[in-house]
Amino acid sequence: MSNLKILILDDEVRITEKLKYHLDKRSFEVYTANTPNEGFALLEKEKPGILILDVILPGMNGLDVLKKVKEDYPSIEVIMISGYGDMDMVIEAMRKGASDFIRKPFQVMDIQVAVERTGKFIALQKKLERAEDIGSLVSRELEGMIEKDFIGESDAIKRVIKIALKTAKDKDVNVLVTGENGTGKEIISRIIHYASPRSEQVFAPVNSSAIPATLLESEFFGHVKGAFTDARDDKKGYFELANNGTLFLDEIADMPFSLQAKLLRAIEENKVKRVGGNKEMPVDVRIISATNKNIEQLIEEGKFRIDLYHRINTIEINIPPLRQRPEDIEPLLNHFVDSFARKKNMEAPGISGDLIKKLQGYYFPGNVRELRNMVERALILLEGNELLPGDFPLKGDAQKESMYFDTLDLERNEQQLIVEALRRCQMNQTQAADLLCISRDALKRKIKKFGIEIGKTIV
Ligand SMILES: Nc1ncnc2c1ncn2[C@@H]1O[C@H](COP(=O)(O)OP(=O)(O)OP(=O)(O)O)[C@@H](O)[C@H]1O
Repeated sequence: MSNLKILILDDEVRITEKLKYHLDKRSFEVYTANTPNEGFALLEKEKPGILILDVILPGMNGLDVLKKVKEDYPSIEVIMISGYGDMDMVIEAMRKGASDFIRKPFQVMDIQVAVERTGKFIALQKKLERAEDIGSLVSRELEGMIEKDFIGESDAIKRVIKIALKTAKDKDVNVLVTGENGTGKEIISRIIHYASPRSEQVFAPVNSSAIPATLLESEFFGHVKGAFTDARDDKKGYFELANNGTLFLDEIADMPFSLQAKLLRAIEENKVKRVGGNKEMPVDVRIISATNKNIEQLIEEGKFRIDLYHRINTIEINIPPLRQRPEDIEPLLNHFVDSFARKKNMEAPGISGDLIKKLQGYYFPGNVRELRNMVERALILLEGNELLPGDFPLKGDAQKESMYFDTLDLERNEQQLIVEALRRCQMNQTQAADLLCISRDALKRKIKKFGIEIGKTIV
């Protein structure tokens, strides 16, 4: 606690000298003043950490000095010295922000204890401030990283990042990420985890469709030795392994119905029971689930439990397919070209404008993953120093029409057709209505019904 600056302001020279003598010996840097004016001059010049202030001073009441000090130098801690029995004054001083008080007559040890206590408090405050600074630096850096890694300039992607970062802050809220294959559901889930207070703990990705049905329960909840033939030892399940962290349930819609009830119970009660065991283990995990399926339809078909759905989708984040955000193609293309070129130790080739146009008109059934794979292939085969449309052969009919349907869901396809028609007509609604063989009013109604945004982008 050495090097802490202390100013003693008391009209009695005898007291200021005695205290200075005592505190100097303890390696504090001590200044003394016997009038408020002297005191203010030293406050301004030395900016001490602690002011020891007598309540009775010539020319200005100690309480008024305290008030002014707290206004002008709020970080200075003030220890008041008061006359015996002056309780009202003590209360008033504490209200005005004094951190401690000592009654006259006092021993120098009383002052020393008060100074040390206040010094510890100042050190703690500094530590907290530093931690806050570091925390905000980390989050700023993290946001920068996220924008670098999760590429996209469309309003839709900016919105996804914004919701993900907001959601991350609440460490317990369960999130459902929806979107077609390859849209980046897993990356956004990792972003939520690493931007959350759970970031120091595990992010445990689990794809239940990859686990044999007979093992599902023991994989999720663990088992005790002897619970079944192969259970030779006690084993922790995913919930216990992800304790304090995040459990990422990929392809949640494929979870067998029988396991859904057990999963629901674990999420609701924050407890799991190992297979064959009878002890309930408390667990603290955030669940992030992902699906490319329409869960509401599965609920109607009796394949997914509605109560589980409500548990897992406190926040739902939908990542739109790449074809609905053509303005993300160019930044993604640049990103993948740069990163693969770096990996392959080659100079990044140029990208022709025609190639960008070609890709912006493509349906991208495999979304961003497909684009990434295309870039990798093109860079391996590249001979010149510019990527051209011919370096990116597109899949069959999709190349000609840039549309095909992977579902026979009439509404989804209707919406898709409208988006496609608008895109082909550069958002001109009259032309798009002609193309769709409907009236302009009918098109307007449908745009409203599906919530299609018309502007520079469609999301
Ligand atoms: N916005 C993006 N910026 C950069 N890379 C992306 C983006 N979106 C997706 N990717 C890349 O695309 C690939 C697929 O992403 P990811 O695995 O997160 O998708 P997914 O939606 O979880 O896919 P699936 O449903 O098939 O599991 C990854 O290599 C990822 O790095």
